[in-house]
Amino acid sequence: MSNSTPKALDPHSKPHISLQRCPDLVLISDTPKGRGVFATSRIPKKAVLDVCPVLVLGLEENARHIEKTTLYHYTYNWPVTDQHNFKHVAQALIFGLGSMFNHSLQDQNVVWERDTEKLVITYRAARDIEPGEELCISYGNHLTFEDTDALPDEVEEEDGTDHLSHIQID
Ligand SMILES: C[S@@+](CC[C@H](N)C(=O)[O-])C[C@H]1O[C@@H](n2cnc3c(N)ncnc32)[C@H](O)[C@@H]1O
Repeated sequence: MSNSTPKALDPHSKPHISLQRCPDLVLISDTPKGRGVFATSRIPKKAVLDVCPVLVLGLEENARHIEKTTLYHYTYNWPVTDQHNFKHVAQALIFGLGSMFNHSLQDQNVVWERDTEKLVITYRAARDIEPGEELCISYGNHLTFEDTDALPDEVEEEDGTDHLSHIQID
């Protein structure tokens, strides 16, 4: 075994993104929505829940490959500008808890903010969250699954044209 110390650098000497995850969260596997994130203690409004790195997918890569896989259900809108200055909506994979927040329109208690330069999304409590509550974002109105939280008058008539290849979190 070598006695030399592993190479280290002063992390503050480099441009960096501070990471933060609220410790009062658990992942529960067997909910009607699959896995979901729940609070174990009271979480105050505006508290940071997670800072999640993002992987932006190429437009063609997404259409040719990702949309045909399970990852289709884990991609989110991400605005990009191409070399001609045209704006597009690409898809992005979100690492960390960002991909585990389920959807609820009426019980949304999580808000998020994109940083398109640093490629992270920060999730915060939209209001005070009580122990035992599920943490939910809104995916928008065009869902690719049956919403277990939907009130009867929220169920939309499906004619197939509303299906999007991504989760809409705008
Ligand atoms: C980004 S994943 C969220 C984590 C997911 N529950 C899991 O177990 O990996 C999105 C998927 O969660 C499920 N989901 C999220 N919100 C839901 C809801 N309100 N009703 C039913 N299923 C939901 C759907 O299967 C959807 O495709």
